[in-house]
Amino acid sequence: MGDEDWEAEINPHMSSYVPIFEKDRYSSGENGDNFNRTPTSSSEMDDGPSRRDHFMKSGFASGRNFGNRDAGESNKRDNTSTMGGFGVGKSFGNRGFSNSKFEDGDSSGFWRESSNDCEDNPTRNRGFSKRGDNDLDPDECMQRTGGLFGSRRPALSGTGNGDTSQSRSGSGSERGGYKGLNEEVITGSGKNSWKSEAEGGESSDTQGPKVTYIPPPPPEDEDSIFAHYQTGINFDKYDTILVEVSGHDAPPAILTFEEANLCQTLNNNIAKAGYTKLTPVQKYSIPIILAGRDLMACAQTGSGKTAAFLLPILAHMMHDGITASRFKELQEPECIIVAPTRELVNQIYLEARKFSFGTCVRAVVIYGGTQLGHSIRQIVQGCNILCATPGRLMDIIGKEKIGLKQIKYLVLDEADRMLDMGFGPEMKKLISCPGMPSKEQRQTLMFSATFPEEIQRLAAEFLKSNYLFVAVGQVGGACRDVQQTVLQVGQFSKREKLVEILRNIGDERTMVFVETKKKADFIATFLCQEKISTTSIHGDREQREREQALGDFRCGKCPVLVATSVAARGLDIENVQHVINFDLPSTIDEYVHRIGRTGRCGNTGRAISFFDLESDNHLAQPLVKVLTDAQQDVPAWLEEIAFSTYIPGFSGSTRGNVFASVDTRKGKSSLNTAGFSSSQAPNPVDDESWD
Ligand SMILES: Nc1ncnc2c1ncn2[C@@H]1O[C@H](COP(=O)(O)OP(=O)(O)OP(=O)(O)O)[C@@H](O)[C@H]1O
Repeated sequence: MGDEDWEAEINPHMSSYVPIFEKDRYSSGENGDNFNRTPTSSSEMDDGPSRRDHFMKSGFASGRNFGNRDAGESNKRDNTSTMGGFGVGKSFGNRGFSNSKFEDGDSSGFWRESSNDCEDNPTRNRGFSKRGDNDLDPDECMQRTGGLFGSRRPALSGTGNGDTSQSRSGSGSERGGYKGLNEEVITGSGKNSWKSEAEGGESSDTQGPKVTYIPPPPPEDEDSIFAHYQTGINFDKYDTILVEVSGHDAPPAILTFEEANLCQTLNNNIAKAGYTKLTPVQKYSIPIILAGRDLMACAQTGSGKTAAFLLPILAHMMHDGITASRFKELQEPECIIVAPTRELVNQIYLEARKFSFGTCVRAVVIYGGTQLGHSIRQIVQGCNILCATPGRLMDIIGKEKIGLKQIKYLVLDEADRMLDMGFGPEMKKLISCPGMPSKEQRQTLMFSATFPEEIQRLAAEFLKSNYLFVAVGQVGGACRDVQQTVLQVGQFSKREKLVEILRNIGDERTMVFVETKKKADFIATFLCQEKISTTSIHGDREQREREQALGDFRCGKCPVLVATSVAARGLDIENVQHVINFDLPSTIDEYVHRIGRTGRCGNTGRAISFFDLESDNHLAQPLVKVLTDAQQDVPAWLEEIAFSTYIPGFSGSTRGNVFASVDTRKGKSSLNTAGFSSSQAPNPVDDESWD
């Protein structure tokens, strides 16, 4: 079914839902703030304020820590609890409003090109995607269109107005251009507008709604900070995974946390986090980082990459001392960690906060979709480790709220994503920002579960030439703790099959990945009609809604989360037992990340993928390879398709070389990540939804 068909099918269904949301959303909002008042469920609309209050008080942003919230009402797949826990996408949500407004108001053509809309245009313009309607955040759209329309943006420092929002209100070039990649909505132009927002006041020349969303504060109590889930039965099997380190003079791996010689506070925090044993990527990466070396590390999903970089960085900071303090006008963090999505940087921040508990190191998180003033206020209270999405980071740098001179560590999590066409230009700008220490003077660390060769080559620009490469198991390989099943399901049978599977699954937490934002809304609506408690997350939802959806999923209130690729990478959610690829992604790397939302940290999980003969044949070959490498059953029909759809450069071998593609410095390997080169693959950039 093509995009248009979906649209045709979605709209009539949607229309019956629109009034529920729309009436409330566009009628007078509390405080006149129609745009941030976005009830996400009918029950919320009934008792909106109180429920929102409850929601805000419940420590929503605390990641898995707030898992017990609403436990009593969880696990009921009833329609009322879920009607509208999803689906306020741009078709009838704030963005729909905004988009049309932009189209009317923008004469620059910039917005038309980029917002016309963010779902599909960049992709189609570039002609990469096999499916057009992608989940690109408008934030991201701005970034991506930077590639195409970059010349129309002023330089980074720009006019300084930089308020994200401006770029939405009109042409990026006129209104502060480069800034504003990461905001949801518009405020007025001119420096004063961001100032007033930052100061908590109202912009005098507001041309559109402001982003007023302030995420709930992180938990303060120790139990919540250190809450964790149990490692699974296969945790010890990690020890059997082959690890290869390439590059010169690699320090030896450590086998225990004690060998890392960390300070007592860190050791205490590690113990409180429930870590007793190192994972392979930690065994190798921690000593490398402690030795001051640059690192590119590739290890399977859910195997502890976050702690692998956080712990040694914190150890260094504790040892060397930190400079930033709350008393400084200009905050100069020692470490910047960038990741592609808001939810992921928030998660990394919570980990940083956990491991730095009781130390003088202060971690801060900033990301789009939240009030810029809030980000600034967090920073000025002191910032040693800054976790950020690229757009908001560049905003803040442009506003001179942080200085880069003290940066000693630059971490790119999901590094292949951070360096691809979507974010690569932003990352290049970041490393050439005034004050940013050269690569010789800073330590640069890159982590991901996938590392296509081309991206590795790009990464060299960021890393010292003697960087070390750690490959845990198969580069780009799927986690073996995930039982993978591929079913042949045509487009028109998918919904029926989905319901059948979900009914069998019961209340076990399940992520359902679809390819487009519209479809996410549609499928979530459909599942609710089927009385399956569902919520959704995608780039057209407001940040508040995204966080609520994730919260409802985490705590089990909505055991089904329909998601686009915005949720494919990095998210560490307890008890996700199933991933269903309702639509297969365009690239195999994306597939690996998606199914990695289950089977984490030695736990087992299941992934079921609907393979549509009409649209997924290009994935057959790499899919067979990923299945084979992960010792999964390969359906005969899939193997047949794989052999009949010849992709030049694919070796044909689906077994053998464990490190088929490791360190590109070793020369061209026979296979790259997942079996075909990025140049042959539809570009992952254009199929994902990121911030
Ligand atoms: N040594 C350890 N012992 C116990 N639990 C651990 C250990 N290391 C990490 N974990 C836990 O394992 C889970 C997965 O870790 P993390 O999110 O860092 O994985 P990842 O490798 O970054 O995954 P992805 O590739 O999906 O981003 C987290 O809940 C983390 O707290």
